[in-house]
Order: sequence, then C-alpha cells, then structure tokens
Amino acid sequence: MGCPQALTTRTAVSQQAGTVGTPPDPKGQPMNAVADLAEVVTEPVTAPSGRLVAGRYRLRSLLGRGAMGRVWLAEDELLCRPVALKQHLANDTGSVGEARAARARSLNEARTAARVTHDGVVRILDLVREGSLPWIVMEPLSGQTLAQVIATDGPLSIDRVIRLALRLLDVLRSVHAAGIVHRDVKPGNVQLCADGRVVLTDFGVACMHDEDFDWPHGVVAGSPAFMSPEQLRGDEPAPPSDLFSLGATLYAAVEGRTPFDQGGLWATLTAVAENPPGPWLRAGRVRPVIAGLLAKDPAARLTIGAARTALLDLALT
Ligand SMILES: Nc1ncnc2c1ncn2[C@@H]1O[C@H](COP(=O)(O)OP(=O)(O)OP(=O)(O)O)[C@@H](O)[C@H]1O
Repeated sequence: MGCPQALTTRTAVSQQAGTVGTPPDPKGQPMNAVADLAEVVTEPVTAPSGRLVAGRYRLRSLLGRGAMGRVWLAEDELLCRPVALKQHLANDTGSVGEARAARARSLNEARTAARVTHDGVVRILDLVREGSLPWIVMEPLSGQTLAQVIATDGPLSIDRVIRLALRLLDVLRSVHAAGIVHRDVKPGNVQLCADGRVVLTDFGVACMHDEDFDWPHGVVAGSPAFMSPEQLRGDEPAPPSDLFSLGATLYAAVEGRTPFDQGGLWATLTAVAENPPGPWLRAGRVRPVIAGLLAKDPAARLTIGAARTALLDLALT
C-alpha cells in the first residue's frame, strides 16, 4: 500500500566520532575537535531500494549515521506519515555475540527513551524486528545536530548557549525523574530542530538506575571526550554524570572545541580526569555555569536547580 504524498527527503548525512560501549581502546578512535564530529555529505544517499521493513515501513533515504547505527527516513504505509527508523549495527565480525549486543542496545534505547514524555526527547513509536536485528521506529526530526551546526556555522553566541542550556537542563530533569541516566550527552546527540525544539536523541547506552535492566554496569560506555570522570572510572551511573557531559557540550557550543581535547585518546582521558577545562576564549559571562557543571567531583558539581537559577539570572541581565 502506498501513501499519496511523497516524503520529503534530506540529503545531509552525519558521521559522528564514535560512542564506545566497551572499555576505551588505546588504539581506538582519535579524539576530535567538535568541527570533526560532524561531516556533512551533500550527495543524496539511496535507501536499499525502497526496502519494506516489518511489512509497513518503506525506507527512503539515509538521515544520519553514527558509530553504532544508521537512521533512515521511511514512510509508514499504514498511517501514511513519515517516520525515522534506526538500526543498531553489529560489527563486521557478524558474530552471534555482536548481534546480541546490537539487539540489547536497540531494546535499551527504545525502552529508555519511550519512558520519558517530554518535547525534548525523541518520541519512540515502535520497535520492530526484520531479519536478525530490530529497528527502532521514531518521529523524524528536522534540522541539524548541535555538532553539525558548530561544524558549519562555528561557535554559538553566549545568549544562544544560555537558552540552549536552559532547554537541556529541563530535558535532563525529565530524563532523571524517569529514573534514567542518558550517559551520552554530546553535541552529536542534541538535535536543533527547524521549529525551535531542542531534542535529546540516542539513548543507546542510557541506563535505568531503578531497575535490574540488562545492561552491563561497570562497563565504560559513552563518548570519551564528553564523559564525566566517574563515568570513565566505570562508577555506577548517576544523574550528575549527565550534568558534566552537559557542561562539556555547552563548552563545545560556546568555544567551538571540546574542553579536554588533547589530540590523542589517553591524553584526553587524563585531561578529563585531572585537568581544568580550557582555554576559555569566548564563554564570557556563561563561563562560571559551564565550569560549575564541569566540576570533577560530582558532589561539588552544579545541580540542575542551581545551574538553572544561575542561567536565569544571566538571561535577565
Ligand atoms: N529521529 C531522528 N530524526 C532525524 N534524524 C535522526 C534521528 N535520530 C538520529 N538522527 C540522525 O542520525 C544520526 C545518527 O543517530 P544516532 O546518534 O542515534 O546514531 P548512533 O550510531 O547511536 O550514534 P553514536 O555515534 O553517538 O553512537 C544523528 O546524528 C542524527 O543526525
């Protein structure tokens, strides 16, 4: 069954620096400045010949890809509306263990994101199986990721970063209230939609901290340049860790580079754990809030409430 209106397709494809789901490998991905986190490809990418997924979702074009999966624009032929479909990829070995890990990531991402009802969290519509791996069906988002915006337009203004920070704090408040730690807050997972929505995506390594959920605690998961020191240590996931990652994300937004980037993985990991962020060249009056979010000690880190109050003060002045 077809739908009367053709889907509008996007041609921009993002390739982000990777998310790790296992302890960092010294020979793993290099750490990049934010400009390297988003590579915009302008040629259209063809979906696998209009493949029909689960008898209902017709793949149209590639919306984006990350280290762990691909996201397609598709057409829901039953409800006649556009949707986005994400499939986590097993690695090249194609082993049973890898396929199982990809299935676990999909289930984890769909379940955790579906648990939060907030305008700033991508809406999960379904989880379907086609072939050996599941597909997450989501609302399709317009616009670009924050990483893409920084890469193409440069750093954001202080006023824009203050507004962005207030939105993301509100989103994280809902995520944490639902008992979830996102664990991968970074510019590549923040979508700046054309209608002004700011949406947190990619709950692939999120953790429900009030349930015995099937995700290996103690395993380092996330994107090293944006991870908190306690996350790098493999500590039990807790909400303050997301606030550190938010601080690193806001630093990247206002400064145009990641706060602890040293050019190499281990040097960057050491900087996250031990060095102060910097240099501060553009942050101006928002610097104390970002620095407060980047406190190494989670107990000394700004809380959502304190950061919000400070940002509202800045917005009023
Ligand atoms: N619902 C959506 N609508 C439109 N585009 C999306 C949507 N979800 C994700 N994308 C795009 O697809 C890209 C990859 O998605 P995502 O970050 O979920 O993949 P990933 O492989 O889990 O990423 P990572 O490299 O962080 O592990 C995003 O950067 C974004 O551009």
